[in-house]
Amino acid sequence: MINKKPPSAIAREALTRLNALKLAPTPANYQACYNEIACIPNVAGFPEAPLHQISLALTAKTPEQEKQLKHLDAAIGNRNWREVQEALVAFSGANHEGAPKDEGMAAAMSQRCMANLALAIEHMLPALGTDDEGFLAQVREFLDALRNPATDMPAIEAMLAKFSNRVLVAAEDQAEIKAMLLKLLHLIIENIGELSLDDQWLKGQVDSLLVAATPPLTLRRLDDVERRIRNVMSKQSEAKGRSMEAQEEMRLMLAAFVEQLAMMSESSGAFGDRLEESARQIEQVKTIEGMAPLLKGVIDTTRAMATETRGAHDRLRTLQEKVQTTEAEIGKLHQELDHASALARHDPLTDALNRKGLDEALTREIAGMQRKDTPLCVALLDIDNFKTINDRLGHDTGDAALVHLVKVARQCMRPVDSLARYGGEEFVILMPDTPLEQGIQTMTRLQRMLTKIFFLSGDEKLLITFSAGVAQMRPHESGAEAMKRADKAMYLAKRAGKNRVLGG
Ligand SMILES: Nc1nc2c(ncn2[C@@H]2O[C@H](COP(=O)(O)OP(=O)(O)OP(=O)(O)O)[C@@H](O)[C@H]2O)c(=O)[nH]1
Repeated sequence: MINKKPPSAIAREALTRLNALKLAPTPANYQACYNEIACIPNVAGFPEAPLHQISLALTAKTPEQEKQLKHLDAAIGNRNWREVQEALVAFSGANHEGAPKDEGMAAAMSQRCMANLALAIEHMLPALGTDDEGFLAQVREFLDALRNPATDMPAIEAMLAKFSNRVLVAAEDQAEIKAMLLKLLHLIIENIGELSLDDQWLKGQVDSLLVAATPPLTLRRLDDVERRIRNVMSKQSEAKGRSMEAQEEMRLMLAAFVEQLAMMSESSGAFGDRLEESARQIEQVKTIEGMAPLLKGVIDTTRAMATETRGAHDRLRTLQEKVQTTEAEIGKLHQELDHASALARHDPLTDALNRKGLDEALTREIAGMQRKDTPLCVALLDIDNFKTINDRLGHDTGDAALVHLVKVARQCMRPVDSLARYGGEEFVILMPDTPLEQGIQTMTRLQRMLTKIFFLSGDEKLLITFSAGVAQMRPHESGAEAMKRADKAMYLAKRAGKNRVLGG
Protein backbone atom coordinates (compact mmCIF):
# COMPACT_ATOMS: atom_id res chain seq x y z
CA MET A 1 0.00 0.00 0.00
CA ILE A 2 1.38 3.43 -0.90
CA ASN A 3 2.18 5.92 1.87
CA LYS A 4 -0.16 8.92 1.63
CA LYS A 5 2.22 11.33 3.44
CA PRO A 6 3.25 14.40 1.40
CA PRO A 7 6.50 13.88 -0.54
CA SER A 8 8.30 16.56 1.54
CA ALA A 9 7.58 14.66 4.71
CA ILE A 10 8.70 11.39 3.14
CA ALA A 11 11.86 13.12 1.97
CA ARG A 12 12.66 14.40 5.45
CA GLU A 13 12.04 10.98 6.95
CA ALA A 14 14.22 9.34 4.29
CA LEU A 15 17.12 11.62 5.22
CA THR A 16 16.70 10.81 8.89
CA ARG A 17 16.67 7.07 8.07
CA LEU A 18 19.76 7.43 5.92
CA ASN A 19 21.53 9.03 8.83
CA ALA A 20 20.24 6.50 11.34
CA LEU A 21 21.33 3.57 9.19
CA LYS A 22 24.75 5.27 8.65
CA LEU A 23 24.44 4.73 4.92
CA ALA A 24 26.58 6.70 2.47
CA PRO A 25 24.52 9.68 1.27
CA THR A 26 24.36 8.48 -2.31
CA PRO A 27 21.29 9.18 -4.43
CA ALA A 28 20.77 5.43 -4.71
CA ASN A 29 20.75 4.92 -0.95
CA TYR A 30 18.54 7.94 -0.52
CA GLN A 31 16.15 6.59 -3.19
CA ALA A 32 16.07 3.21 -1.46
CA CYS A 33 15.13 4.83 1.88
CA TYR A 34 12.58 7.08 0.19
CA ASN A 35 10.96 4.17 -1.61
CA GLU A 36 10.80 2.13 1.54
CA ILE A 37 9.08 4.92 3.49
CA ALA A 38 6.80 5.78 0.57
CA CYS A 39 6.04 2.08 0.16
CA ILE A 40 7.25 2.19 -3.47
CA PRO A 41 8.81 -1.10 -4.56
CA ASN A 42 12.53 -0.75 -5.27
CA VAL A 43 13.31 -1.09 -9.01
CA ALA A 44 15.11 -4.38 -9.16
CA GLY A 45 18.20 -4.75 -11.38
CA PHE A 46 18.54 -1.06 -12.42
CA PRO A 47 21.84 -1.13 -14.40
CA GLU A 48 23.34 1.86 -12.71
CA ALA A 49 27.00 1.01 -13.38
CA PRO A 50 26.65 0.28 -17.15
CA LEU A 51 24.54 3.41 -17.53
CA HIS A 52 27.27 5.42 -15.84
CA GLN A 53 29.76 3.91 -18.31
CA ILE A 54 27.55 5.07 -21.16
CA SER A 55 27.28 8.53 -19.68
CA LEU A 56 31.07 8.72 -19.31
CA ALA A 57 31.54 7.63 -22.92
CA LEU A 58 29.35 10.44 -24.21
CA THR A 59 31.15 13.70 -24.97
CA ALA A 60 29.24 16.91 -24.96
CA LYS A 61 29.99 19.14 -27.93
CA THR A 62 27.56 21.89 -27.05
CA PRO A 63 26.47 23.52 -23.78
CA GLU A 64 23.03 22.01 -24.31
CA GLN A 65 24.52 18.53 -24.51
CA GLU A 66 26.52 19.20 -21.37
CA LYS A 67 23.29 20.10 -19.58
CA GLN A 68 21.60 16.93 -20.82
CA LEU A 69 24.55 14.84 -19.65
CA LYS A 70 24.02 16.26 -16.16
CA HIS A 71 20.33 15.34 -16.38
CA LEU A 72 21.34 11.86 -17.47
CA ASP A 73 23.65 11.43 -14.51
CA ALA A 74 20.88 12.65 -12.20
CA ALA A 75 18.37 10.27 -13.83
CA ILE A 76 20.76 7.35 -13.39
CA GLY A 77 21.27 8.37 -9.73
CA ASN A 78 17.51 8.54 -9.33
CA ARG A 79 17.24 5.12 -11.02
CA ASN A 80 14.55 6.71 -13.09
CA TRP A 81 14.20 5.15 -16.54
CA ARG A 82 11.88 7.83 -17.85
CA GLU A 83 14.33 10.60 -16.96
CA VAL A 84 17.22 8.54 -18.40
CA GLN A 85 15.31 8.21 -21.64
CA GLU A 86 14.41 11.92 -21.74
CA ALA A 87 17.99 12.98 -21.05
CA LEU A 88 19.37 10.71 -23.80
CA VAL A 89 16.81 11.88 -26.35
CA ALA A 90 17.49 15.52 -25.49
CA PHE A 91 21.26 14.87 -25.67
CA SER A 92 21.10 13.43 -29.17
CA GLY A 93 18.79 16.21 -30.34
CA ALA A 94 21.14 18.89 -29.01
CA ASN A 95 23.65 18.44 -31.85
CA HIS A 96 22.35 21.48 -33.63
CA GLU A 97 25.50 23.53 -33.50
CA GLY A 98 27.35 20.79 -35.44
CA ALA A 99 24.73 20.63 -38.15
CA PRO A 100 25.22 24.04 -39.63
CA LYS A 101 28.97 23.37 -39.80
CA ASP A 102 28.52 20.09 -41.75
CA GLU A 103 25.89 21.62 -43.93
CA GLY A 104 28.22 24.53 -44.61
CA MET A 105 30.95 22.15 -45.72
CA ALA A 106 28.57 20.18 -47.92
CA ALA A 107 27.31 23.38 -49.49
CA ALA A 108 30.86 24.57 -50.20
CA MET A 109 31.69 21.21 -51.74
CA SER A 110 28.66 21.11 -53.97
CA GLN A 111 29.36 24.72 -55.00
CA ARG A 112 32.88 23.69 -56.10
CA CYS A 113 31.42 20.69 -57.87
CA MET A 114 28.95 22.90 -59.75
CA ALA A 115 31.73 25.33 -60.73
CA ASN A 116 33.77 22.40 -62.12
CA LEU A 117 30.74 21.09 -63.97
CA ALA A 118 30.24 24.56 -65.49
CA LEU A 119 33.90 24.63 -66.58
CA ALA A 120 33.64 21.14 -68.11
CA ILE A 121 30.55 22.21 -70.07
CA GLU A 122 32.34 25.32 -71.33
CA HIS A 123 35.28 23.20 -72.48
CA MET A 124 32.96 20.72 -74.15
CA LEU A 125 31.09 23.33 -76.19
CA PRO A 126 33.58 23.87 -79.05
CA ALA A 127 33.75 20.10 -79.58
CA LEU A 128 30.00 20.05 -80.12
CA GLY A 129 30.53 22.59 -82.86
CA THR A 130 26.96 23.83 -82.62
CA ASP A 131 25.87 27.15 -84.06
CA ASP A 132 22.31 26.84 -82.82
CA GLU A 133 21.64 30.15 -81.01
CA GLY A 134 18.76 28.62 -79.02
CA PHE A 135 20.99 25.91 -77.64
CA LEU A 136 23.78 28.36 -76.85
CA ALA A 137 21.33 30.55 -74.91
CA GLN A 138 20.17 27.46 -73.01
CA VAL A 139 23.78 26.60 -72.17
CA ARG A 140 24.50 30.15 -70.99
CA GLU A 141 21.46 30.00 -68.71
CA PHE A 142 22.63 26.63 -67.38
CA LEU A 143 26.15 27.94 -66.72
CA ASP A 144 24.75 30.95 -64.83
CA ALA A 145 22.56 28.66 -62.75
CA LEU A 146 25.50 26.38 -61.95
CA ARG A 147 27.57 29.34 -60.80
CA ASN A 148 24.80 30.83 -58.71
CA PRO A 149 24.84 29.39 -55.16
CA ALA A 150 21.15 30.27 -54.79
CA THR A 151 20.05 27.81 -57.49
CA ASP A 152 18.39 24.76 -56.00
CA MET A 153 19.16 21.17 -56.88
CA PRO A 154 15.92 20.26 -58.68
CA ALA A 155 16.39 23.22 -61.07
CA ILE A 156 19.96 22.12 -61.85
CA GLU A 157 18.80 18.55 -62.33
CA ALA A 158 16.15 19.64 -64.84
CA MET A 159 18.60 21.79 -66.79
CA LEU A 160 21.21 19.03 -66.79
CA ALA A 161 18.69 16.57 -68.22
CA LYS A 162 17.80 19.04 -70.99
CA PHE A 163 21.47 19.73 -71.69
CA SER A 164 22.46 16.06 -71.87
CA ASN A 165 19.64 15.39 -74.35
CA ARG A 166 20.89 18.21 -76.51
CA VAL A 167 24.50 16.95 -76.23
CA LEU A 168 23.35 13.55 -77.42
CA VAL A 169 21.74 15.08 -80.49
CA ALA A 170 24.78 17.28 -81.17
CA ALA A 171 27.13 14.28 -80.84
CA GLU A 172 25.04 12.36 -83.36
CA ASP A 173 25.14 15.40 -85.68
CA GLN A 174 28.91 15.54 -85.37
CA ALA A 175 29.26 11.87 -86.25
CA GLU A 176 27.03 12.39 -89.28
CA ILE A 177 28.96 15.48 -90.39
CA LYS A 178 32.21 13.54 -90.08
CA ALA A 179 30.82 10.71 -92.21
CA MET A 180 29.57 13.21 -94.82
CA LEU A 181 32.92 15.00 -94.96
CA LEU A 182 34.64 11.69 -95.48
CA LYS A 183 32.25 10.86 -98.32
CA LEU A 184 32.95 14.24 -99.84
CA LEU A 185 36.67 13.69 -99.59
CA HIS A 186 36.30 10.35 -101.38
CA LEU A 187 34.23 12.01 -104.08
CA ILE A 188 36.84 14.71 -104.61
CA ILE A 189 39.67 12.20 -104.74
CA GLU A 190 37.77 10.02 -107.20
CA ASN A 191 37.07 13.06 -109.35
CA ILE A 192 40.72 14.03 -109.46
CA GLY A 193 41.31 10.54 -110.79
CA GLU A 194 38.54 10.90 -113.38
CA LEU A 195 39.96 14.21 -114.59
CA SER A 196 43.23 12.59 -115.50
CA LEU A 197 42.14 9.30 -117.03
CA ASP A 198 45.31 8.95 -119.03
CA ASP A 199 47.66 9.69 -116.13
CA GLN A 200 48.62 6.29 -114.78
CA TRP A 201 50.87 7.79 -112.15
CA LEU A 202 48.11 10.01 -110.87
CA LYS A 203 45.77 7.03 -110.72
CA GLY A 204 48.27 5.31 -108.47
CA GLN A 205 48.34 8.30 -106.15
CA VAL A 206 44.58 8.58 -106.12
CA ASP A 207 44.12 4.89 -105.28
CA SER A 208 46.45 5.13 -102.32
CA LEU A 209 44.69 8.31 -101.20
CA LEU A 210 41.37 6.46 -101.21
CA VAL A 211 42.88 3.74 -99.03
CA ALA A 212 44.34 6.33 -96.66
CA ALA A 213 41.02 8.17 -96.34
CA THR A 214 39.04 5.26 -94.93
CA PRO A 215 37.84 5.10 -91.35
CA PRO A 216 38.83 4.91 -88.61
CA LEU A 217 40.40 8.28 -89.16
CA THR A 218 42.97 9.55 -86.72
CA LEU A 219 44.78 12.87 -86.79
CA ARG A 220 47.84 10.94 -87.93
CA ARG A 221 46.03 9.44 -90.90
CA LEU A 222 44.48 12.77 -91.85
CA ASP A 223 47.97 14.22 -91.74
CA ASP A 224 49.09 11.50 -94.11
CA VAL A 225 46.14 12.19 -96.45
CA GLU A 226 46.99 15.88 -96.48
CA ARG A 227 50.64 15.17 -97.27
CA ARG A 228 49.68 12.83 -100.13
CA ILE A 229 47.19 15.31 -101.60
CA ARG A 230 49.83 18.03 -101.55
CA ASN A 231 52.24 15.63 -103.22
CA VAL A 232 49.69 14.81 -105.95
CA MET A 233 48.98 18.48 -106.49
CA SER A 234 52.60 19.54 -106.81
CA LYS A 235 53.48 16.56 -109.04
CA GLN A 236 50.44 17.29 -111.18
CA SER A 237 51.23 20.96 -111.65
CA GLU A 238 54.90 20.20 -112.29
CA ALA A 239 53.99 17.59 -114.92
CA LYS A 240 51.40 19.91 -116.44
CA GLY A 241 53.95 22.71 -116.72
CA ARG A 242 56.52 20.48 -118.39
CA SER A 243 53.95 18.93 -120.72
CA MET A 244 52.79 22.35 -121.82
CA GLU A 245 56.36 23.44 -122.49
CA ALA A 246 56.95 20.35 -124.63
CA GLN A 247 53.68 20.91 -126.46
CA GLU A 248 54.57 24.52 -127.23
CA GLU A 249 57.93 23.46 -128.55
CA MET A 250 56.29 20.87 -130.83
CA ARG A 251 53.80 23.45 -132.05
CA LEU A 252 56.56 25.91 -132.94
CA MET A 253 58.49 23.21 -134.74
CA LEU A 254 55.44 22.10 -136.67
CA ALA A 255 54.80 25.70 -137.72
CA ALA A 256 58.39 26.04 -138.88
CA PHE A 257 58.10 22.75 -140.77
CA VAL A 258 54.94 23.84 -142.57
CA GLU A 259 56.52 27.20 -143.36
CA GLN A 260 59.54 25.43 -144.74
CA LEU A 261 57.38 23.21 -146.93
CA ALA A 262 55.50 26.23 -148.21
CA MET A 263 58.76 27.96 -148.98
CA MET A 264 59.98 24.84 -150.77
CA SER A 265 56.95 24.58 -153.00
CA GLU A 266 57.01 28.33 -153.52
CA SER A 267 60.64 28.39 -154.56
CA SER A 268 60.30 25.21 -156.60
CA GLY A 269 57.33 26.93 -158.27
CA ALA A 270 59.51 29.99 -158.99
CA PHE A 271 62.35 27.76 -160.28
CA GLY A 272 59.80 25.86 -162.39
CA ASP A 273 58.56 29.14 -163.87
CA ARG A 274 62.11 30.20 -164.62
CA LEU A 275 62.91 26.82 -166.23
CA GLU A 276 59.68 26.91 -168.23
CA GLU A 277 60.57 30.40 -169.43
CA SER A 278 64.09 29.19 -170.35
CA ALA A 279 62.58 26.16 -172.20
CA ARG A 280 60.27 28.49 -174.14
CA GLN A 281 63.15 30.79 -175.02
CA ILE A 282 65.30 27.76 -175.91
CA GLU A 283 62.60 26.62 -178.37
CA GLN A 284 62.66 30.01 -180.08
CA VAL A 285 66.45 30.35 -180.24
CA LYS A 286 67.80 29.67 -183.61
CA THR A 287 71.53 30.03 -183.07
CA ILE A 288 73.97 28.32 -180.81
CA GLU A 289 75.23 31.75 -179.70
CA GLY A 290 71.72 32.65 -178.65
CA MET A 291 71.53 29.35 -176.80
CA ALA A 292 74.63 29.94 -174.66
CA PRO A 293 73.20 32.63 -172.34
CA LEU A 294 69.97 30.69 -172.09
CA LEU A 295 71.82 27.54 -171.11
CA LYS A 296 73.80 29.50 -168.61
CA GLY A 297 70.45 30.74 -167.19
CA VAL A 298 69.14 27.17 -167.00
CA ILE A 299 72.33 25.95 -165.29
CA ASP A 300 72.21 28.85 -162.82
CA THR A 301 68.56 28.15 -162.12
CA THR A 302 69.23 24.44 -161.64
CA ARG A 303 72.21 25.17 -159.38
CA ALA A 304 70.20 27.64 -157.32
CA MET A 305 67.45 25.06 -157.13
CA ALA A 306 69.88 22.38 -155.91
CA THR A 307 71.35 24.75 -153.32
CA GLU A 308 67.91 25.78 -152.17
CA THR A 309 66.76 22.15 -151.95
CA ARG A 310 69.88 21.15 -150.00
CA GLY A 311 69.30 24.05 -147.58
CA ALA A 312 65.66 23.10 -147.20
CA HIS A 313 66.70 19.51 -146.70
CA ASP A 314 69.19 20.48 -144.01
CA ARG A 315 66.63 22.66 -142.29
CA LEU A 316 64.11 19.83 -142.38
CA ARG A 317 66.66 17.40 -140.93
CA THR A 318 67.39 19.83 -138.07
CA LEU A 319 63.70 20.12 -137.46
CA GLN A 320 63.34 16.35 -137.49
CA GLU A 321 66.18 15.99 -134.97
CA LYS A 322 64.54 18.57 -132.74
CA VAL A 323 61.25 16.67 -132.90
CA GLN A 324 63.07 13.49 -131.91
CA THR A 325 64.73 15.24 -128.96
CA THR A 326 61.39 16.57 -127.77
CA GLU A 327 59.83 13.15 -128.17
CA ALA A 328 62.61 11.67 -126.04
CA GLU A 329 62.04 14.40 -123.49
CA ILE A 330 58.33 13.57 -123.33
CA GLY A 331 59.19 9.87 -123.01
CA LYS A 332 61.48 10.68 -120.08
CA LEU A 333 58.72 12.71 -118.51
CA HIS A 334 56.38 9.74 -118.77
CA GLN A 335 59.01 7.52 -117.22
CA GLU A 336 59.36 9.90 -114.30
CA LEU A 337 55.62 9.93 -113.87
CA ASP A 338 55.59 6.14 -113.89
CA HIS A 339 58.20 6.23 -111.16
CA ALA A 340 55.99 8.58 -109.19
CA SER A 341 53.18 6.07 -109.65
CA ALA A 342 55.44 3.37 -108.21
CA LEU A 343 56.11 5.65 -105.27
CA ALA A 344 52.41 5.70 -104.55
CA ARG A 345 52.76 2.01 -103.76
CA HIS A 346 55.47 2.72 -101.18
CA ASP A 347 55.43 4.07 -97.66
CA PRO A 348 57.22 7.45 -97.84
CA LEU A 349 58.98 7.02 -94.47
CA THR A 350 60.50 3.55 -94.81
CA ASP A 351 60.14 2.97 -98.56
CA ALA A 352 58.59 -0.41 -97.75
CA LEU A 353 55.42 -1.19 -99.73
CA ASN A 354 52.30 0.50 -98.41
CA ARG A 355 48.89 -1.20 -97.99
CA LYS A 356 48.08 -0.81 -101.67
CA GLY A 357 51.50 -2.13 -102.68
CA LEU A 358 51.00 -5.05 -100.30
CA ASP A 359 47.60 -5.88 -101.80
CA GLU A 360 49.12 -5.98 -105.26
CA ALA A 361 52.10 -8.06 -104.12
CA LEU A 362 49.84 -10.48 -102.26
CA THR A 363 47.60 -10.95 -105.33
CA ARG A 364 50.69 -11.52 -107.46
CA GLU A 365 52.28 -14.00 -105.03
CA ILE A 366 49.06 -15.97 -104.53
CA ALA A 367 48.72 -16.29 -108.31
CA GLY A 368 52.37 -17.43 -108.48
CA MET A 369 51.83 -19.92 -105.66
CA GLN A 370 48.84 -21.44 -107.47
CA ARG A 371 50.58 -21.47 -110.82
CA LYS A 372 53.80 -23.03 -109.57
CA ASP A 373 52.23 -25.04 -106.74
CA THR A 374 54.80 -23.78 -104.24
CA PRO A 375 54.28 -22.74 -100.58
CA LEU A 376 53.84 -19.07 -99.66
CA CYS A 377 54.34 -17.64 -96.15
CA VAL A 378 52.87 -14.44 -94.76
CA ALA A 379 54.56 -12.98 -91.66
CA LEU A 380 53.12 -10.14 -89.60
CA LEU A 381 55.47 -8.46 -87.17
CA ASP A 382 54.78 -5.76 -84.61
CA ILE A 383 57.56 -3.89 -82.78
CA ASP A 384 57.46 -4.43 -79.01
CA ASN A 385 56.85 -1.48 -76.70
CA PHE A 386 57.20 1.01 -79.52
CA LYS A 387 55.14 3.55 -77.62
CA THR A 388 57.87 3.62 -74.95
CA ILE A 389 60.49 4.49 -77.60
CA ASN A 390 58.29 7.34 -78.84
CA ASP A 391 57.45 8.55 -75.36
CA ARG A 392 61.03 8.38 -74.07
CA LEU A 393 62.99 9.54 -77.12
CA GLY A 394 60.48 11.38 -79.27
CA HIS A 395 58.56 10.69 -82.44
CA ASP A 396 61.51 11.37 -84.77
CA THR A 397 63.57 8.70 -83.04
CA GLY A 398 60.54 6.37 -83.34
CA ASP A 399 60.49 7.10 -87.07
CA ALA A 400 64.21 6.41 -87.34
CA ALA A 401 63.69 3.10 -85.49
CA LEU A 402 61.10 2.07 -88.12
CA VAL A 403 63.55 2.90 -90.92
CA HIS A 404 66.25 0.88 -89.10
CA LEU A 405 64.00 -2.16 -88.80
CA VAL A 406 63.22 -2.05 -92.52
CA LYS A 407 66.92 -1.73 -93.36
CA VAL A 408 67.86 -4.76 -91.24
CA ALA A 409 64.86 -6.76 -92.47
CA ARG A 410 65.97 -6.21 -96.08
CA GLN A 411 69.34 -7.71 -95.21
CA CYS A 412 67.86 -11.02 -94.18
CA MET A 413 65.22 -11.20 -96.90
CA ARG A 414 65.69 -12.69 -100.36
CA PRO A 415 65.11 -10.42 -103.37
CA VAL A 416 61.87 -12.29 -104.12
CA ASP A 417 60.45 -11.53 -100.67
CA SER A 418 58.25 -8.43 -100.27
CA LEU A 419 58.24 -6.13 -97.27
CA ALA A 420 55.29 -3.86 -96.53
CA ARG A 421 54.38 -1.44 -93.77
CA TYR A 422 51.01 -2.66 -92.64
CA GLY A 423 50.25 -0.01 -90.02
CA GLY A 424 52.13 2.26 -87.57
CA GLU A 425 54.72 -0.20 -86.24
CA GLU A 426 53.39 -3.30 -87.98
CA PHE A 427 55.08 -4.86 -91.00
CA VAL A 428 54.26 -7.74 -93.34
CA ILE A 429 56.77 -9.94 -95.10
CA LEU A 430 55.66 -12.15 -98.01
CA MET A 431 57.92 -15.11 -98.59
CA PRO A 432 57.19 -17.02 -101.79
CA ASP A 433 58.41 -20.57 -102.18
CA THR A 434 58.73 -20.86 -98.38
CA PRO A 435 57.10 -23.46 -96.10
CA LEU A 436 55.99 -22.52 -92.56
CA GLU A 437 59.06 -23.77 -90.69
CA GLN A 438 61.36 -21.84 -92.97
CA GLY A 439 59.19 -18.72 -92.65
CA ILE A 440 59.44 -18.91 -88.85
CA GLN A 441 63.20 -19.40 -89.12
CA THR A 442 63.54 -16.28 -91.28
CA MET A 443 61.71 -14.21 -88.69
CA THR A 444 63.83 -15.64 -85.88
CA ARG A 445 66.95 -14.84 -87.92
CA LEU A 446 65.75 -11.25 -88.23
CA GLN A 447 65.30 -11.12 -84.45
CA ARG A 448 68.89 -12.31 -83.99
CA MET A 449 70.18 -9.76 -86.50
CA LEU A 450 68.47 -6.99 -84.57
CA THR A 451 70.40 -8.02 -81.46
CA LYS A 452 73.63 -7.55 -83.41
CA ILE A 453 72.83 -4.50 -85.52
CA PHE A 454 71.74 -2.06 -82.85
CA PHE A 455 69.64 0.98 -83.48
CA LEU A 456 71.55 4.07 -82.36
CA SER A 457 69.73 6.99 -80.83
CA GLY A 458 72.55 9.48 -80.34
CA ASP A 459 75.08 7.47 -78.34
CA GLU A 460 72.45 5.16 -76.91
CA LYS A 461 72.27 1.64 -78.32
CA LEU A 462 68.67 0.49 -78.47
CA LEU A 463 67.60 -3.09 -78.89
CA ILE A 464 64.52 -3.30 -81.08
CA THR A 465 62.50 -6.45 -80.57
CA PHE A 466 59.30 -7.56 -82.21
CA SER A 467 56.61 -10.20 -81.92
CA ALA A 468 55.61 -12.02 -85.07
CA GLY A 469 53.03 -14.45 -86.37
CA VAL A 470 53.69 -16.51 -89.49
CA ALA A 471 51.04 -18.28 -91.59
CA GLN A 472 51.55 -20.50 -94.61
CA MET A 473 48.83 -19.87 -97.19
CA ARG A 474 46.38 -22.74 -97.45
CA PRO A 475 45.03 -23.85 -100.82
CA HIS A 476 41.98 -21.75 -101.80
CA GLU A 477 42.53 -19.44 -98.83
CA SER A 478 42.27 -15.68 -99.45
CA GLY A 479 45.12 -13.33 -98.62
CA ALA A 480 42.96 -11.64 -95.98
CA GLU A 481 42.29 -14.97 -94.26
CA ALA A 482 45.98 -15.86 -94.13
CA MET A 483 46.77 -12.37 -92.78
CA LYS A 484 44.15 -12.90 -90.10
CA ARG A 485 45.84 -16.13 -89.01
CA ALA A 486 49.24 -14.43 -88.95
CA ASP A 487 47.74 -11.57 -86.92
CA LYS A 488 46.25 -13.99 -84.39
CA ALA A 489 49.59 -15.78 -84.00
CA MET A 490 51.31 -12.39 -83.54
CA TYR A 491 48.77 -11.49 -80.85
CA LEU A 492 49.48 -14.78 -79.05
CA ALA A 493 53.22 -14.06 -79.30
CA LYS A 494 52.59 -10.68 -77.60
CA ARG A 495 50.54 -12.32 -74.89
CA ALA A 496 53.16 -15.00 -74.33
CA GLY A 497 55.65 -12.29 -73.32
CA LYS A 498 56.66 -10.60 -76.63
CA ASN A 499 59.97 -10.91 -78.55
CA ARG A 500 58.97 -14.26 -80.06
CA VAL A 501 57.71 -15.79 -83.30
CA LEU A 502 54.71 -18.11 -83.47
CA GLY A 503 53.24 -20.06 -86.36
CA GLY A 504 49.55 -19.55 -87.10
N1 LIG B 1 57.34 7.43 -84.41
C1 LIG B 1 56.25 6.87 -84.92
N2 LIG B 1 55.35 6.29 -84.10
C2 LIG B 1 54.27 5.71 -84.63
C3 LIG B 1 54.04 5.69 -86.02
N3 LIG B 1 52.88 5.02 -86.23
C4 LIG B 1 52.41 4.64 -85.02
N4 LIG B 1 53.24 5.04 -84.04
C5 LIG B 1 53.13 4.86 -82.58
O1 LIG B 1 53.31 3.51 -82.25
C6 LIG B 1 52.80 3.30 -80.94
C7 LIG B 1 52.15 1.94 -80.86
O2 LIG B 1 51.78 1.75 -79.54
P1 LIG B 1 51.02 0.47 -79.05
O3 LIG B 1 50.01 0.05 -80.04
O4 LIG B 1 50.57 0.76 -77.66
O5 LIG B 1 52.10 -0.67 -79.09
P2 LIG B 1 53.45 -0.89 -78.30
O6 LIG B 1 53.86 0.24 -77.40
O7 LIG B 1 54.45 -1.30 -79.32
O8 LIG B 1 53.07 -2.10 -77.37
P3 LIG B 1 53.03 -3.62 -77.78
O9 LIG B 1 52.60 -3.72 -79.22
O10 LIG B 1 52.03 -4.24 -76.85
O11 LIG B 1 54.40 -4.17 -77.58
C8 LIG B 1 51.83 4.44 -80.68
O12 LIG B 1 52.38 5.27 -79.69
C9 LIG B 1 51.77 5.18 -82.02
O13 LIG B 1 51.62 6.57 -81.82
C10 LIG B 1 55.01 6.33 -86.86
O14 LIG B 1 54.90 6.38 -88.08
N5 LIG B 1 56.08 6.88 -86.26
